Amino acid sequence: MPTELAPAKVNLYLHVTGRRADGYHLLDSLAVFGPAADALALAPADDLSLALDGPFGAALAAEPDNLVLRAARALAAAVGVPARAAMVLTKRLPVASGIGGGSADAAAALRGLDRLWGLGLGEGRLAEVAAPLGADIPVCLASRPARMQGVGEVLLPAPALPRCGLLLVNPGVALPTPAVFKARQGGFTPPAELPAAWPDAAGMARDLAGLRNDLEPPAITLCPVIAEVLAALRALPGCLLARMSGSGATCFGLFADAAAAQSAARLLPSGWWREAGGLYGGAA
Ligand SMILES: C[C@](O)(CO)[C@H](O)COP(=O)(O)OP(=O)(O)OC[C@H]1O[C@@H](n2ccc(N)nc2=O)[C@H](O)[C@@H]1O
Ligand SMILES: Nc1ncnc2c1ncn2[C@@H]1O[C@H](COP(=O)(O)OP(=O)(O)OP(=O)(O)O)[C@@H](O)[C@H]1O
Repeated sequence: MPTELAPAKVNLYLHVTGRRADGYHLLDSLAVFGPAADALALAPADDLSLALDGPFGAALAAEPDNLVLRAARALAAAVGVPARAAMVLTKRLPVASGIGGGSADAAAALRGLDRLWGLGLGEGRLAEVAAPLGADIPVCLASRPARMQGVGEVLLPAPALPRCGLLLVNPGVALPTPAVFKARQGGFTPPAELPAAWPDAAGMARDLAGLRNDLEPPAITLCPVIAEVLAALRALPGCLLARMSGSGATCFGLFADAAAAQSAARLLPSGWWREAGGLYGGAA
């Protein structure tokens, strides 16, 4: 069966730059992808169905409105075709964890159905269908490093990224995105100034250290174990930077390469979900 990968989105920094009249927040964020991914298999069928498996499949079994099905129905309605496909989602990313799992799955569904239904819409038109379904879906469509602005729908080129390693760690507590935005206090942070390229991971970490994730303080208030995860990451050999991704609770450590991230992963306390490797589509 043709399969689409749905890699985790990691926000290397996230500045909340303002707030729209409808309550949505304006962001400036650098999103990268990897090293963990869900997978969505798609086959022709007479109706629309979704089966779940993988370590976090059970966590979504009671979800009445999986984002994959919502994306499929939205695409079918937008182009006026019947929504028909048999899909199997292998859920390896923790749910409600700040690494855009649901958005990556929805994006994988849009890419896979564009192919299965022979629509040939491509990224631009798919992004229009995607935007109302979730702020993170447009960036997940390409799954390429990108600078996100607006409420997530404005995608600008990312600086050229060096070889580096990422270690993702989640303490097993689901954190709903709206609650974290609601708990945020204080004003806004201006957009970052980024270079055109980072020659190495250490230089990238130095620049990122001057930036922040504005959702980290409110997320720690709601879920204090995030502070323990960050402290554990910072204590690992070779960790160049540790920060929370998105609205949490997943945090990432930045390393010189995939091998350094993978060896450090073995030193973390057991019981926390972790995945280590290089950037999706990048050098290891
Ligand atoms: C924090 C990020 O993960 C950064 O990549 C995303 O902006 C969140 O993306 P997402 O999970 O796809 O978010 P959505 O499903 O669109 O929105 C969930 C809720 O988060 C809040 N929200 C989300 C995105 C945004 N730019 N401003 C917001 O205030 C809103 O309360 C919204 O109702
Ligand atoms: N395929 C899916 N995978 C995960 N969550 C889904 C899915 N479909 C629907 N949902 C719902 O969406 C909510 C948010 O899930 P998701 O895992 O995308 O959050 P997140 O990782 O915090 O995302 P983000 O980083 O975009 O804020 C879940 O609590 C769940 O109820």
